[in-house]
Amino acid sequence: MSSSTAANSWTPLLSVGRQRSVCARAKLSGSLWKARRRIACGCSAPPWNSRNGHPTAESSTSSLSEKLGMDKQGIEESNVLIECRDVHKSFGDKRILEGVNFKIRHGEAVGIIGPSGTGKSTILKIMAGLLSPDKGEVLICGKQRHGLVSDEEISGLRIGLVFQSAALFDSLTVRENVGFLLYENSRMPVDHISNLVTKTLAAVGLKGVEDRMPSELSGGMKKRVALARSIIFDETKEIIEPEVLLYDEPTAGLDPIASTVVEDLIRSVHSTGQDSRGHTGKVASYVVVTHQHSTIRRAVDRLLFLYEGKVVWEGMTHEFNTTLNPIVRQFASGSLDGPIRY
Ligand SMILES: Nc1ncnc2c1ncn2[C@@H]1O[C@H](COP(=O)(O)OP(=O)(O)OP(=O)(O)O)[C@@H](O)[C@H]1O
Repeated sequence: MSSSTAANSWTPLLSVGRQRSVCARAKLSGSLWKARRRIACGCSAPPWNSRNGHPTAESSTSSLSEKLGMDKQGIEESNVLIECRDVHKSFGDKRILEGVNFKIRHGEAVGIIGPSGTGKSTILKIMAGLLSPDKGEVLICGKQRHGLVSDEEISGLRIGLVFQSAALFDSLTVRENVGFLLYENSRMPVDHISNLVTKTLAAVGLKGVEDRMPSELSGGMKKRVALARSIIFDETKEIIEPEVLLYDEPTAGLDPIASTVVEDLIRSVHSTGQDSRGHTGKVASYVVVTHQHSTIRRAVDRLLFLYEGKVVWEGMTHEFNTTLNPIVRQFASGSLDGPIRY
């Protein structure tokens, strides 16, 4: 992949301030410079898995608030990090999203599934602020976002997007790819960044690859490098922002064992409530778009099923194989018979 392709498909947190040689080598496009994702938010709440405000027939889990006898509605609302409300999106005369509604709460591990071409990547890009909806709203911690994410937006909630292609800069080494944001943005000394890159790579199971070029890595290694890039952070910052990571098919094209490694990495970064260096509270929630059953089972707790422009089913992961919803049943079984037509 060329660096310009990477620029279009990877959206690191960037500053337009200091530009070092890494940037020059990557020949970054203007759009990349604008693709900063710092969004105002003051949300902070203990992690839990709770349900969307839209009822589903198959919910069996009782929320923490119910167990504690607290005001469920109020607490759930304060936990919402991202909400898509009646989101519509067309490309030309092709209508892709036609009224998508869901909420992502603090602490959730959510999967978005559905047939190919149904708009899963599109909704991720809308959540990340790379695409704007034609109609409807995206609320970040209750505040409506207008248009695309820009450099002017205030720090608060980091929304990271890890694309299915891994989208590394071909002309940069692994070290430069992983440390990219820090080399560009941070006040950390270069050797400090280098050490942090090494530690973060070790956290995703990669050692001794810092000086390799992306072309020298396997597909699974590239995905892990992309994952390392998404979890590295600036140690000099006093406040660690809550972060939502969005993964677009992180296990696509990987063998079953490599998939398991990536699934467990995604889960562990989140479930321990720690980043790669053991600091707490970094990855607040994540959303995974996937077709892989293993990823559904292993990496997420709640599922949203997108079909014909809408969320047609949502439920906990264990309900995926038992639901009577005919669309989900057909999808889960891979049958040619059913409401989904190709
Ligand atoms: N920038 C764009 N311009 C025109 N059409 C687009 C654009 N982005 C996506 N599309 C179209 O929108 C539809 C939905 O694409 P999207 O990638 O969101 O689907 P998906 O559900 O993620 O698919 P898959 O599971 O195959 O990855 C597709 O028909 C795609 O061709």
